[in-house]
Amino acid sequence: MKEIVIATKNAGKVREFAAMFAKRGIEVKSLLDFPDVPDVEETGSTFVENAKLKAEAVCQRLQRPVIADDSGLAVDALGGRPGVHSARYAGEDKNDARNIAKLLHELDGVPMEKRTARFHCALAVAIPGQSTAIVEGTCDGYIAEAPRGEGGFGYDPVFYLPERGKTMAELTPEEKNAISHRAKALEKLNEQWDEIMGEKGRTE
Ligand SMILES: O=c1[nH]c(=O)c2ncn([C@@H]3O[C@H](COP(=O)(O)OP(=O)(O)OP(=O)(O)O)[C@@H](O)[C@H]3O)c2[nH]1
Ligand SMILES: [Mg+2]
Repeated sequence: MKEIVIATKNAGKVREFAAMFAKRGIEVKSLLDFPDVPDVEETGSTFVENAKLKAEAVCQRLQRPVIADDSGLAVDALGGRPGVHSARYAGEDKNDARNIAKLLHELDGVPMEKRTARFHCALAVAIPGQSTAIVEGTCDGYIAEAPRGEGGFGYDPVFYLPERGKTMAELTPEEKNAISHRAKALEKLNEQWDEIMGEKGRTE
């Protein structure tokens, strides 16, 4: 396989997938390269359901192998919110800075030891004529009291990794791509690659 489509318009995800697939010599295309593909409504109640919805709709449309990523942040003190609503937490128009401001406001006064959180990533792999495969990854951390760092995207500036003494946004792209929820899901996909991709993995 020389090329794979990631069913996303999120440029941050595209960057990370491109870096991670480059190691396999596979070029990443995204929905930014296929502007005619309509948006898929994320009506599922779990990351897995939404990843499947996105992968299957885009695979159906393009008739080629497609990976979709549904991901987000679950904060324990907020009963798992923002969860599947992470992208649009502060409103329909998707704004990382406003999402972070809302999250910090909701956690106002919550002490550090109770600010535990976890990033989730579900990847769905849809291939024409096959059943959809799912892999998942998570990454544990804490929600910092103020944003720090310029890297990554989304909530990375407030996702604090105690073992590194840094937020996810203070890591280099290589460091993030070695430990993130997305990296862990991709590691699992890598382990199952031949089984999931079958002939497609070897010949296309
Ligand atoms: O700090 C972060 N570091 C990450 O590594 C990360 N991964 C996901 N997220 C958050 O979760 C939403 C996903 O929602 P989501 O899976 O629906 O994606 P999206 O709507 O942005 O794009 P698409 O793939 O659906 O087109 C994103 O927008 C972010 O807010 C992250 N935040
Ligand atoms: Mg989305």
